[in-house]
Amino acid sequence: MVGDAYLDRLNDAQRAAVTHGVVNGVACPAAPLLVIAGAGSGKTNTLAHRVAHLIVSGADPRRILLLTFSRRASAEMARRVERICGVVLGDRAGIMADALAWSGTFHGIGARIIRDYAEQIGINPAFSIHDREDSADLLNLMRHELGFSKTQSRFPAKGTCLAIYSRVVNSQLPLGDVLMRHYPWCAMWEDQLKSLFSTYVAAKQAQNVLDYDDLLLVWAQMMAEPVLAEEIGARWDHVLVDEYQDTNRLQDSILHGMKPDGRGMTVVGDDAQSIYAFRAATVRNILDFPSSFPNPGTVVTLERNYRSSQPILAAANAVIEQATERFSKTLWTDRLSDALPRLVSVRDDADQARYIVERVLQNREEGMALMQQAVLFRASHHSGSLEVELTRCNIPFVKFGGLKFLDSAHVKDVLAMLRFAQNPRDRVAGFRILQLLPGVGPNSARRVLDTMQAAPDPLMALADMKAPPRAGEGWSGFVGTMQGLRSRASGWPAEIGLVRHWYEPHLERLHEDATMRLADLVQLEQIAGGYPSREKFLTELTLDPPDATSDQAGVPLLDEDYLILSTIHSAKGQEWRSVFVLNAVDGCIPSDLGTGETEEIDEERRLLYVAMTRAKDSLDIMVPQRFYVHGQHGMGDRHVYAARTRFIERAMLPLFESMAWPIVTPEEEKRQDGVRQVRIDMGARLRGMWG
Ligand SMILES: Nc1ncnc2c1ncn2[C@@H]1O[C@H](COP(=O)(O)OP(=O)(O)OP(=O)(O)O)[C@@H](O)[C@H]1O
Repeated sequence: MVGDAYLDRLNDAQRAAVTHGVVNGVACPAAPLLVIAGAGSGKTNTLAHRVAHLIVSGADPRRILLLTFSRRASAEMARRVERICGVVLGDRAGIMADALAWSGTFHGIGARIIRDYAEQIGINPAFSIHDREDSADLLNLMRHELGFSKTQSRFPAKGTCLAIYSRVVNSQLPLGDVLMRHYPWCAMWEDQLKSLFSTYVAAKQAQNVLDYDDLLLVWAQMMAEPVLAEEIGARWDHVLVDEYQDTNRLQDSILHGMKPDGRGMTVVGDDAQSIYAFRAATVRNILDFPSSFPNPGTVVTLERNYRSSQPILAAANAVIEQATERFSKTLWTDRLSDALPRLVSVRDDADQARYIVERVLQNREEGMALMQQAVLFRASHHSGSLEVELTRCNIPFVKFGGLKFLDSAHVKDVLAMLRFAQNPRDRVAGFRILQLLPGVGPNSARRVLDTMQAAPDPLMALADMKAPPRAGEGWSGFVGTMQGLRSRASGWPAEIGLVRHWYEPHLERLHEDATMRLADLVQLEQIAGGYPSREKFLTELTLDPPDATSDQAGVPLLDEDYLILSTIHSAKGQEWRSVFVLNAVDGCIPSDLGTGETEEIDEERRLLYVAMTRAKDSLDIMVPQRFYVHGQHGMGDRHVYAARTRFIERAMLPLFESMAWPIVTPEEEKRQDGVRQVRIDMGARLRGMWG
């Protein structure tokens, strides 16, 4: 057709997906279409072309519903659609793209629909929407009101209650099932949780608020009503869904409710990249899509990868091939290269960080900007050592997914305690610490600090001081710890353990995700061990903090160059020339949490796959021989000897260049041998001192 030259830029499979349902240049709502788009196969590009092509072929943009995973993705899609339409429509493209008014996330669109139909469904259209934090606070209030916070054994914290509630809503499973499968340690509270949730729902209704999950739940409930479902479904001729592999049951029921026969529906996704099960997403949605309508859907598979070099792709393919259930597709590329992905064995976390710094700088020397390189990890706290090493070497970085390690509140708290012990006149540190204590507010804190300030020996004054009026039992623990730090009896780095011990109950009280944060503190202790003294540790970190304006830590100015640090989850949809994957060992990938059922293991495998497929030219998978774990199951903190992740099996090793780092030169080896040959009978020497 004249004017659709943009189609020439697509490969055959992409073009088939883009033109599906367009007959003789006219767009019609056609049979449901599933586009299985492998990593780097141009999924975003294809979806944007499809929307543009539908518009150019006469579809009314106001009657297109485009559902994306994030607001950013939706804006990006609109921009691309306008650009592609521009080729054909010229100036009119802007008007058409603007008319694409129903483009957004499921939650965003849900809110609009609910407002439109509010009166009909007995909701006050002036409802307000609670974000996760508001919801957790409200749940907490209900939890207190019902007296659950005072129970003998610990009732789940507000964050856990919200997670359970959300999982029940999104997975559409009974509470008992969700508890048994995902929160077995809360199963004993089933009855109380049920009444908590029903009180919570009543409170939301009384206050005229909807929470995040309600936006989907109410929409889904509306779609269960055939008359409403038909009316709402009829508002759109085309419904397109991106990242379909990360949708949950509720979202799926909304789609099926609106388009029971699937006509006009397009979903795009990659089952191999489904990594959001913890938010109740289910890979079954995509696996079952073609057979979920009265007439089977059309499936188009995009298998040509434009991103990664052939050796990187071969390794990633090998990893995903072991998945138990998936649409069969094998990605290919014509981007030939001799560089195999590296499997780098290092001694520990510290060497892992040093290796990455060395390699990142080397890449930069060779012309690869920092921004074209990324370090990916399973959990936010895995990058602790690396962040310190990067800071030491003046390499700017931006971290996505989780706060920067040294900027997070709990790490700051522990550092503030150490600093306060180090310099009891440091009011900033003191103010922060004192207010952590229950019953100590800004006024009492100020009085304590004033008294300390006036005394010749402030810590002594603290020990002698009467506890502030409302300070509870936390006071004596605090004073005791400060005295312990003052006496320096335990020595460095044990002192930081002392602080952690004191801080742990506060951490649990203050933060719902205490376990994750505790892991950060253990990490901090590890880092501290690398410094000879408390003073040195604090000075180095203070003089050269990772980010001077930590509170506003955001993306630096665009003209600055910086390295990307990201959790694998936050790396979704992105690509870099060089990618490093941290801690590719059992216990990290798969994480401890994920070592259970096959489904969970498969999800962890897909995470590694997502990480690997972000790389264009260079991929380094790091395998530390030992790493530090925070004690679970009463085993205490310990170094564990790590095994290479089970997802890279022995048979796959030829796909990698295996190397050990640091590379020991023959001279060094000789020197080390020399050191090893010195033999001292220390026992005899010590005995000899007295005999
Ligand atoms: N037909 C094409 N010709 C050349 N390059 C293409 C084509 N289609 C896509 N690309 C390029 O391939 C790369 C990957 O595209 P895109 O980011 O859309 O992939 P994706 O399928 O969304 O990836 P993932 O699912 O792994 O995040 C981009 O750099 C894009 O410009």
